[in-house]
Amino acid sequence: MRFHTRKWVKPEDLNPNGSLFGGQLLAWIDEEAALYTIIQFENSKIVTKFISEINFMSSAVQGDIVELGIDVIKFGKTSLTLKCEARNKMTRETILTVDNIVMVNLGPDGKPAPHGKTQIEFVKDRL
Ligand SMILES: CC(=O)SCCNC(=O)CCNC(=O)[C@H](O)C(C)(C)COP(=O)(O)OP(=O)(O)OC[C@H]1O[C@@H](n2cnc3c(N)ncnc32)[C@H](O)[C@@H]1OP(=O)(O)O
Repeated sequence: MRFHTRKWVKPEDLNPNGSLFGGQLLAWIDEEAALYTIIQFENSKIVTKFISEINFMSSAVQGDIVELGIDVIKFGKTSLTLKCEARNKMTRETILTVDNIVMVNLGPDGKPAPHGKTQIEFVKDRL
């Protein structure tokens, strides 16, 4: 799994108990999955279709650095299935895992469209 993004837990990211708000972490993960998919599909018109069980395993507090990792489970015809982990950058403790996030490629009409991709591509190899 590659950890692409780091987030610094700020006061506005906390819940009333003073730990990282789960909804904030899910928003970060959804954006991470969307960006990953846009880069893979070379198309910015994509949507999140499905997110499987979410396992919150530990918490984070203000000042922690959280890193977000993404891995590809499979390339479908119009979809890409990802898995995700959020962990504490300094301790490597897992904060959350999501086993399946299904992202769908859309055509100009807003309907699912084949993306034509079968494997992970790296932008540097396209240049
Ligand atoms: C990044 C964001 O924040 S996006 C905002 C939040 N997301 C949204 O608003 C999406 C709203 N949903 C939609 O617009 C529609 O449901 C669509 C366009 C995503 C899909 O429409 P559908 O009629 O379900 O499309 P369709 O049945 O062709 O499925 C498309 C792909 O999704 C997969 N899929 C559909 N439903 C599911 C599901 N419940 N679980 C897993 N995969 C699914 C299909 O297997 C298919 O993949 P494949 O072509 O690789 O085999």
